[in-house]
Amino acid sequence: MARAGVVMEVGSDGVAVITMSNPPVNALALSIIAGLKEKYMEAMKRNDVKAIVLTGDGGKFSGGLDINVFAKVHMTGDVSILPDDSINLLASTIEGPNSAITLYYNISFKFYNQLNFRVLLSSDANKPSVAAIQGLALGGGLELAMCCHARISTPDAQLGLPELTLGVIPGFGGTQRLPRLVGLSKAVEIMLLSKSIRAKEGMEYGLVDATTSPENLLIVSRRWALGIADRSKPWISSLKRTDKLTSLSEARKILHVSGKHAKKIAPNMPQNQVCLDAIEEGIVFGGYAGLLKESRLFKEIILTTTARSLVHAFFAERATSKVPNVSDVGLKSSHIRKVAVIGGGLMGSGIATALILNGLLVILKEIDSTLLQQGIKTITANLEGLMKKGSLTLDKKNEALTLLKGVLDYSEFKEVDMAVIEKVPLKQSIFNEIENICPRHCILATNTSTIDLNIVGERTKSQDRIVGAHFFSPAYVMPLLEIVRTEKTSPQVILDLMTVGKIIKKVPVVVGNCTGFAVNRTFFPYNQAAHMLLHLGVDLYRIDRVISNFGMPMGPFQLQDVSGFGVALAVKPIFASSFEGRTFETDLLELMVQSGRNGKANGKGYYLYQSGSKPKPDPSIQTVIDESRKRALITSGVKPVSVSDQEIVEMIFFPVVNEACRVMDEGVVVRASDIDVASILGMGFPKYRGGLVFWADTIGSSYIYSKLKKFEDAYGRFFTPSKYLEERAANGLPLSSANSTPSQALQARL
Ligand SMILES: C[C@H](O)CC(=O)SCCNC(=O)CCNC(=O)[C@H](O)C(C)(C)COP(=O)(O)OP(=O)(O)OC[C@H]1O[C@@H](n2cnc3c(N)ncnc32)[C@H](O)[C@@H]1OP(=O)(O)O
Repeated sequence: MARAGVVMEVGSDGVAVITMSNPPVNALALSIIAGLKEKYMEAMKRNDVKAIVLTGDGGKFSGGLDINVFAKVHMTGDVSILPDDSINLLASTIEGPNSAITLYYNISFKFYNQLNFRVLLSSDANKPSVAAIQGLALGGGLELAMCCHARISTPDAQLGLPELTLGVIPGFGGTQRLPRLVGLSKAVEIMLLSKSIRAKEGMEYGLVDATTSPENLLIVSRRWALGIADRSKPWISSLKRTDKLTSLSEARKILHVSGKHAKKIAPNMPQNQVCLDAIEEGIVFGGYAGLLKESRLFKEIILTTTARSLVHAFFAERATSKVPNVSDVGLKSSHIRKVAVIGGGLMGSGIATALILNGLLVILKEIDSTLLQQGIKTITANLEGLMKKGSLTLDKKNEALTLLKGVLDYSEFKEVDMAVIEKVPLKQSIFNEIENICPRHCILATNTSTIDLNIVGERTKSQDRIVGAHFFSPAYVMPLLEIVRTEKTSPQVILDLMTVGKIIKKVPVVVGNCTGFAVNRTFFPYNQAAHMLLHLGVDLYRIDRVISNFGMPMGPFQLQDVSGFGVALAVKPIFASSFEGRTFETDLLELMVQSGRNGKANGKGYYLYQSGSKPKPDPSIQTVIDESRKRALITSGVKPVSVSDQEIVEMIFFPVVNEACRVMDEGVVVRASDIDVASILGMGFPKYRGGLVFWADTIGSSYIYSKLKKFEDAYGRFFTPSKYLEERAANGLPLSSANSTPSQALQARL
């Protein structure tokens, strides 16, 4: 069944199998929900149906409610578009009267009238349902499964309620049924962390009743459903259960502690507390009251800026795989099996780690055995670090290491499908050396953050297969892969590198060739603006605090400490010559290094670092700052500028937005939302703000333009608004309007 829809087949055993189909993940579009209602009503009425099995087509149960519906709500502001089926379909038609009747016993009087109404409605649900789960059951998909009377699954199916990552809460009864099935603590953990678990783990917690192979899934589910119908198996309504719930006081304690923790680690995520409130309502007043509250809160939370931003980020991330003339011209990805990594330094070993972790064979090439051993040691240490964090088992680590081979010459390069050159000098000569050894189809990739790819490849005959693979450090952790193409890079090579990116679980964003490419170029004013503020007399620790409070993982000065000053010093002249007149230059970094400060690497930067404790401000830094201010001709006697926290955010981020405008204007990115994804995954821009350009559009182009003008008047050309920004401000247009606007993109999807 490939077309979207819901079908029902009634077998001679009296089991109606209802199958949802909406490729690729059987998302619950409004039409699917309507189809489910129709088939359920029919099954309930038919005399030849004794029990129901609910399943999904194409090896997947369901990826949850169709998120396009959220986007439509955001576009129109109309929450009535949302399906209101938590009670009518899930509680009444599928789960049945049992759950509603319970209310007579544990609900407060305030719901008495609604209760009678629901009991009346639920009279149709007189047959048991079993969910037959394969592949995944997420969000509304898992919620549908939880309102069935049992869940049979293949062992590796992925189960979870990731709604909070979209800025909403589970809205099909998840806040009520999950605690009743797995207990409150586990349910809170699964929901707040948006953690998906495998079905075999779900069985331990009581979420799944039995696991079986894909071949036997329908057989076992049919038998189970018939067993419930003839009462040889229990007929359990999840909403009715109380056996896994703790005492009220214990429950309140768990919810309170979880709320406090969530507020501390994610202060800008209102959905976390809202989710806990919905759970609490159900614990205090009963599951049905909880459903009502959940439904009401869902309709409120979906309209928040956080939900809008996170839904935008969801689609923006998926849009990166659609690259005109690459992904839409019928090309097929090549089979990439073996990759050569040339250079085993920090980046090379990080890239090799990412590759072997995901099953690719790696040939690590170094110039001598000492460096080679160091590279292998770093890769091993990377894997051990992951083991310590609990994200890798010993078996997986050993398995990964069997895929790694260290070499000192190019003899193995005859068979590689891709060669990645670490950020090393002499790139040109290395490309010349390997282009004749590697097979003709081999991708020649270089991990560089700034160097012009045209120059790297200019002396080779292989310019069509030269591409930039800009990884972010640590390469085996950071999720972004910036794929840099030149005008000569072939679409096949771009597609193949995108595929490798997906294999190693990165989000590949394809960008054009320019100094700094999309990410480093957009963000070069970030550090420079922080330096300008510092040289205008603003306290550096205050700047860091304000920017952290804005939602960045750390402030710009701490970030410089963590990255080390070497790269920043190396790229400084490159940016200065490429973007003449719009950089802010001081001697600060040079002075830092001269005073023995190399950043976190030697324990001394803008902060002092000691293992096991948080970075501490270093009062002795003031002499370095004073000297730098003096050299920048902002003498120490001058009164420091007075800026509000909001102005600090604006003076740091508006120049970044301004550069993003130039990046869009020059077509360095395919679409504005690619900058959103790159800023979130590459720079740690807060996802709940939707990404850099999305955030800027919530502020408005004319406001940003007017502020930059003001800053330009006061502090010079560093702040001069770009033409692109000026035009959009003049016409009252959003910055993202150059390419596909969110509404156009949505229209195309609906
Ligand atoms: C009332 C309820 O409580 C509310 C809800 O249910 S909210 C929805 C909850 N569900 C989710 O958050 C799941 C979101 N989806 C995902 O995490 C991942 O897509 C997945 C794990 C299902 C699959 O991942 P993966 O295999 O890498 O494929 P991925 O590229 O992400 O998705 C494939 C396609 O399915 C689409 N898709 C996935 N889940 C979707 C959903 N719930 N709604 C609409 N489209 C969805 C993606 O947009 C993408 O479309 P495209 O090919 O046109 O770009």
